Amino acid sequence: MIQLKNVSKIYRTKNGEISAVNDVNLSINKGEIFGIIGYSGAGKSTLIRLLNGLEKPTDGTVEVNGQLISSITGNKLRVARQKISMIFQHFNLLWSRTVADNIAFPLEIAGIAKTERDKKVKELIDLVGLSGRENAYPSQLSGGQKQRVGIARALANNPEVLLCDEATSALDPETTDSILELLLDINKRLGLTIVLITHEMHVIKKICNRVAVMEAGRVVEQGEVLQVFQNPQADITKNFVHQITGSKESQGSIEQILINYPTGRIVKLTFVGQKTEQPVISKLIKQFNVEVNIVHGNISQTTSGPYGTLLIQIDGDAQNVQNALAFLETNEIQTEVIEHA
Ligand SMILES: Nc1ncnc2c1ncn2[C@@H]1O[C@H](COP(=O)(O)OP(=O)(O)OP(=O)(O)O)[C@@H](O)[C@H]1O
Repeated sequence: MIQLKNVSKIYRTKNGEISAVNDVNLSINKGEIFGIIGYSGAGKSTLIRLLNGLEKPTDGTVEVNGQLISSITGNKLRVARQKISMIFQHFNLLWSRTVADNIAFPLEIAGIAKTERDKKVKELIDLVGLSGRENAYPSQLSGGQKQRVGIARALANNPEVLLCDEATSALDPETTDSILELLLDINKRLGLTIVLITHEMHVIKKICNRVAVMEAGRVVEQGEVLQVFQNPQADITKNFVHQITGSKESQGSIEQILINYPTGRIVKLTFVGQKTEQPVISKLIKQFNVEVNIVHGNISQTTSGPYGTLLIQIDGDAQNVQNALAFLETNEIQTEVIEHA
């Protein structure tokens, strides 16, 4: 559905050249939810603007929905862009128009007749859960409701692709989750391809199938969300994964345990999918006659299944501890023995 080939974008400013996007290659499938994560300045916004033709690449090609967005201009680009919608961090609603009139706006521009427009607006209001608020003005809505209007408006022209630019960054955690669930629901019901940019791993974890990690204009890592969680390669990806697992916060507890319990081994177990449901710890204690202290534990749900980490201390006879570690390895649970720093 979306192909980026060797895409670079250089901004030429008074103070010199800024390489915002550097040799990016991405392939996004029809119907998937693809996340692009990076810190501020990584080049995410530039990348998303390249996807809807608001920016042209300095090098490379951008293809969306069968159209070479990076080359087409004028009316051809305008028509192509009707199938590529966008929602924004600050909603970008028209403050003097009601909810219904905001949603009707793109339909008016597309020249849709009033009766058909009203029917479509009603459908969209139902879809995003805003029935009863048709005549409210944006200033009378909560942040989550405003984003629901943004989503309904973005869906008015039956797009093939929805681009989400930090769409939940201005919302509290609960509202964020309700908007993410709405996006997931829309993706399933309409088969819409969704590309979102964010600096929060929670957003990626909650709804994305695949993720690309951006740093200084480059994609430094990409893959299935669960795989990236289980085995992050780049340092920046490890930092993002820590946002979810909280394992950074547990560093103090590890140090403390290493001091308090100088014997045995501290082990970090990473479970993915079905493996999170196995009674591994009880097997460990029963079969190997070792003591197990739980230092820190965490399980997260992703669209592809659960993902969890557990930090434990295994103590006992040296051979038994060794056998227990070997057992964990054969269980296909990722095992990392944590040594003294
Ligand atoms: N129109 C522009 N002209 C000049 N430089 C720009 C322009 N837009 C972005 N940049 C620069 O390109 C780099 C990437 O910016 P971009 O906004 O794409 O990153 P980002 O990851 O979206 O960060 P943020 O979340 O802060 O917007 C930054 O150094 C930024 O200053």
